[in-house]
Amino acid sequence: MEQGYLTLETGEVFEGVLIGAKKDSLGEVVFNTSMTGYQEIITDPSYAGQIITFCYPIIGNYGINAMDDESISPALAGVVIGDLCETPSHYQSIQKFSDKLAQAGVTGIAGVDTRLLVKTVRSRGTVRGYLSHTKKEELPPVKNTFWVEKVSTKKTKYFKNKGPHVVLMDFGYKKSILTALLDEGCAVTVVPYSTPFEKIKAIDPDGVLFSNGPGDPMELKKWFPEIKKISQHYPSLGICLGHQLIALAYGAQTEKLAYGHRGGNHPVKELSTGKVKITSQNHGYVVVDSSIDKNVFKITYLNVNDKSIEGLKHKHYPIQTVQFHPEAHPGPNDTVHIITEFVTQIASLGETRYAIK
Ligand SMILES: NC(=O)CC[C@H](N)C(=O)O
Repeated sequence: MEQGYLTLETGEVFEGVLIGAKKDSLGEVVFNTSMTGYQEIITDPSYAGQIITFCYPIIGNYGINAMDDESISPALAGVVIGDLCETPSHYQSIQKFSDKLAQAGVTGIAGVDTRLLVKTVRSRGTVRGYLSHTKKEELPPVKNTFWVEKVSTKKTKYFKNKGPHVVLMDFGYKKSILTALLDEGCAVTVVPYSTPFEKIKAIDPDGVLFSNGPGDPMELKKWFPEIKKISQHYPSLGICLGHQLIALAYGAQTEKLAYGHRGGNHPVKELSTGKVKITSQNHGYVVVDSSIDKNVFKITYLNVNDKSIEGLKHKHYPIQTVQFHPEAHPGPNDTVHIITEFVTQIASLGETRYAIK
């Protein structure tokens, strides 16, 4: 076992042993509070460029299975864990967690005091970190990477089905979003993030789903006019990055949270019923409440912990957006009805949607 270090840009150094790919790695250090679901988390494309710290102390105990990857390959910069389990026990396990990291070329560090690291990130805010076999005096600068471009599909993909036809705008979608649509009976066309309105028009879908994805939503500024046009012509659902992009396209602003919301137990209040739902979340940016034009959007969900915006509904167009992940994976299914309702809505809109065009 090789000794390894995580050096933060703020100077703190955390010690452990290197696991996975034995190469140096630079990324934004974030933490996830989920108790299970490490396989879905490391394969969620929204983590591209980030080093995830798992708050839950034991990772790897039920191994890696053949079904739960959320993308073809992990895009994250690294993982930090407390206790690594190298003897997984689960009837569906096909691989060890550390072998999955090695295979995907992802560096990890185990045996770290993750409680102290999370406390440090909570007090410092999200910081850059460097994983290496040596301590670093100074961190190299972060390369400006446009992560959405890296994780989005290059080609359009079509999934045949008998129900309404949904275009999935791929900013780095999680497989579970596609699966949720297919399970609802939808035919799905996955398109690259940069697909303009005219091309969507040629596909002629019944609805459009704007996916989750990595990075700062403002990096997609150039596409805001197209996003707005698409959402004005097709019933739309925005999830996480998709929610932020639709809000931005209509003139709202986003800002970075101190250390984000990442986990499977984030309470949000559904304002129409007063009920609290427990949600799966993974985001570092939020839509700024005061920047939302309340004549245009109704706020539908609020975060119970920090009162940040968790959902919007357009007052004139059939557009709904949520900051959390209704598709779960990992996490609770409390809000999966949002996807069902979107599909029911596009199925029932029928001819009326042509009036929107
Ligand atoms: N899961 C996501 O879509 C994340 C959205 C965005 N990259 C953020 O961190 O806020």
